[in-house]
Order: sequence, then structure tokens, then C-alpha cells
Amino acid sequence: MLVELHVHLDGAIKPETILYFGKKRGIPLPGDTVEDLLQHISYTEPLTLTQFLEKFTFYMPAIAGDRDAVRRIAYEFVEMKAKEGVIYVEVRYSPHLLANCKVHPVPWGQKEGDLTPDEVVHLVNQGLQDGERDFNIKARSILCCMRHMPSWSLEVVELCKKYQNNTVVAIDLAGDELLVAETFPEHRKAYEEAERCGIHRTCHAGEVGSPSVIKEAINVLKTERIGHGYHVLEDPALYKELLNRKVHFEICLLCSVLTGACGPDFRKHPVIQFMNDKANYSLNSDGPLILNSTIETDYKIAKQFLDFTEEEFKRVNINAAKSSFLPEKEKKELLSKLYEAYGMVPNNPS
Ligand SMILES: O=c1[nH]cnc2c1ncn2[C@H]1C[C@H](O)[C@@H](CO)O1
Repeated sequence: MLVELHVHLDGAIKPETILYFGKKRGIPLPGDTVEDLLQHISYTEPLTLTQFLEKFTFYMPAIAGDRDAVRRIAYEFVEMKAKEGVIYVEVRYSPHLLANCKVHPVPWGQKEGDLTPDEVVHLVNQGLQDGERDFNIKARSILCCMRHMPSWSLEVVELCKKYQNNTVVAIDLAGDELLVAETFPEHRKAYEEAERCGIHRTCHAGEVGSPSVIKEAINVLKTERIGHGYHVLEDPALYKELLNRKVHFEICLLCSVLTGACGPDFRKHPVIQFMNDKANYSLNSDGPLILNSTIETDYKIAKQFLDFTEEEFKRVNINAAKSSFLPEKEKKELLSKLYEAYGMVPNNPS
């Protein structure tokens, strides 16, 4: 029984669904079988984060701008997670990157259409809620600002406000930290507004970027969790502070190696330090389509290379539940389920 907090909806699409919509909409794809397509999209030897992010350009044109596709990827996502044994998931995406109207520039070289970022959120919500009903797990969503598109960020926070508690629980800042190290004022304003309105905050930081990006995420953006954060170890004082504050790190093992964020030897992975220090972290799949993985792959890597024990497995998932963005009452219910499944008597169930 698992809790997953860091996975991108647009990085977790079934290849069959991409092929279906590519064909239906007459949108060229780099392959016409699942194997062909995966050969172009997924990979097994480390690249850079920039190259990882370029993979989205192969298949997003088949999905973006299509109402049925957007609803369906959200629904199938919940089905996929239920099959993997996840009972609670927070899935993130950029509404703008799935739209083709009221978004500048229109992404993926699409022609202007009539699907707005607002309607994208509505459709994803429908897909997630239908999935929750049919597959009996809980799914919440996080809306992403993109580092290179500050002009979208204030709309992202407005969408978080509009759909707060209608699956949306938080705001994120994703994209390439190396290409755009600067945190534009628009991102800062969006996070300020999120805090003001009680919208939770997470932020990609220190994945490939330096500890200063993490510092800024904590001190300026007032983020509650850190997406990745591996490079925090390069600043021992900051690391100690975040340990003391029990800040949650959303760790994505396979992704961290295939994006070049961490070195190729899992036996030297920063998460070993996190484990030893009993840091507050979770294990997550991030972009399973591109990594050709499931959440199980990440747990297998942890067991095979990191001496990840059954006890650590339970601790990590309980920490994930505690650091989730659910309201307190639902968080308690989630924790009770985990304690029961893990045969634990909680000392302090809250
Ligand atoms: O690992 C990542 N780091 C930074 N940005 C990422 C990562 N995985 C996906 N993204 C970007 C690309 C997606 O289109 C966007 C929203 O899900 O977030």
C-alpha cells in the first residue's frame, strides 16, 4: 500500500492512448506501435534534464487541445496507480501545456483551438473523480507553473483558487532549473497569493540546480515540500536546517539518474544520506512513461541498491501521508489505513 506525491500527469500517459489520439486526430508521431513509440520517448541511459524534458515534444501534440484525450489520460492515470497499489496520489501538470486557447504561446506548435487552461483543469478533475469512483483510490492534483513561462503563473494560482478542494490541493513550479535559474517576480507573486489563500506549495528545486534554488524556494516561495532537492547536500547548513524543520523531499530515484540530476551509481545516491539521517522523504515515479517504469521500479531500485528495509518502506509512506496536502481529517483517515495495512499501532496517529 503506497502513497505517491510527485508524478507528472503528462509524463504518465499510456502509449496506447497517445497512438489512439495521434491516429484519430491525424497528428504525426515518431512510431505507430507501442514499441516504436517507446523507442523514441523512453530511454535507459542517463541524459540531461533538458533532454528528458524534450521527450514531451514527441507526444504532447497528440494529447494537448483534445477534450476526450485530457479527460481520458486523467482517468487512466488513476487506473494505473490503483493497479500499482497506490491508495493516495497527488498528480501534477501544467494546465497551459494541455490547452490550445487563451495560452501564449500556444504550446507544441498546435493551431489555436478552443480548449482553455481553465477547461483543462475541469476535464482533468472529471477524469480523476471518475477514476476515484471506479478504482477506489484517492487522487488529488497540483497545478504547475513553468520556470520559463512566468506569464502563466498568476493564472495558475487563480485556477488553484477556483478549483481548490475540487481535486486541486497545491501549486508547483516545474521546468528546467538550469535553463532558467532566475525565479521571476510572477512566480513569487503566484506563490504569495497561494500562501495567502491557504493553497499548499511544493516546488522543483535542487534537482539539477544548486542549493541556492532550494533556499529561495523555502525562504521566498515559502514552499512546504521540495521536489527532488538532491543538491541540498552540497550545503550542509541548509540541509541541517531542513532536517530540523522536517521539510519533505519528494525523491524520484530512477528519474534522478536518467536526467543526470544524480550520478549513475545508485549506491552513492543522496537518498542514502536521507535514509541515514531519517529525513522526511518519499519515493515517487515522476515521469513513468519516459522512464518506462512504474512506482514499483523505484522501490525495487531502493531495495536492490540502497539496503532499503521493510521498516524504511513503512516510514517513507507514513511520512508521505503526513506530508500530503490533504485536509487534516482526510490525512488521519489515510494514516489509519496505512497503520492498519502495515500492522502498526501508531504512537501518535496525527
Ligand atoms: O523532473 C522534472 N523536473 C522539472 N520539470 C519536469 C520534470 N518532469 C516533468 N517536468 C515538467 C514537464 C511537464 O510538461 C511539466 C508539467 O507536468 O513539468
